[in-house]
Amino acid sequence: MKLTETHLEGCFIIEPTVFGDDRGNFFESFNAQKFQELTGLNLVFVQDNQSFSQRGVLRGLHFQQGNYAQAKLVRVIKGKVLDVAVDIRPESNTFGQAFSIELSGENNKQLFVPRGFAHGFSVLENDTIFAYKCDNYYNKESESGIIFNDPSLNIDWRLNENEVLLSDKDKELKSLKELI
Ligand SMILES: Cc1cn([C@H]2C[C@H](O)[C@@H](COP(=O)(O)OP(=O)(O)O[C@H]3O[C@@H](C)C(=O)[C@@H](O)[C@H]3O)O2)c(=O)[nH]c1=O
Repeated sequence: MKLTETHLEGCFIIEPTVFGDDRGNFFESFNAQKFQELTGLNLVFVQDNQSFSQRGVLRGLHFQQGNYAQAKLVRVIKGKVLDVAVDIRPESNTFGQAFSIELSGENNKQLFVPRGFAHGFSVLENDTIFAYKCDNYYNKESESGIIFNDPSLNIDWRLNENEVLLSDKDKELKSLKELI
């Protein structure tokens, strides 16, 4: 298991050790002890989520507010996404900056998105299964988000404009500037 820092403090990439053999492969997708040793974080993941999407789906950028803020450990089981974390911690030197990474069922990379970040992903392949662990429960009333094409973030989602499929909720999201 390997950890690589990103330019956003507290947001990092985790690559599990994959054991391949004639049958295929095996890896520990999560190990609490190793995660704590590697990251120095003492958090407890309390909810596991999974979504299934076709190419063109864009989910995000989402976060929960206040006491319901969530850290997320995200990965792709099958297919491919461009995963994006945006630092919206008001006191941060990198406030308003985004980090993007391709996560796939082939590279098995995971992204740790700390509390205080907005998170989203665009789906680059059909039949993509996305899975993630959260350190706080879902709370509908605390849901918030930033519109995916916020000009101040200037994120290249690697989709054609006419293929982007958003939920009704995500179409109504505001820009970061409007939120603060
Ligand atoms: C996120 C979530 C949704 N739901 C329900 C609400 C709704 O009826 C249905 C679909 O919810 P959404 O449209 O919000 O799903 P989705 O757009 O996939 O939301 C997710 O997007 C990614 C980018 C994240 O980072 C996640 O934290 C989460 O916000 O599932 C839960 O029951 N528990 C949950 O934890």
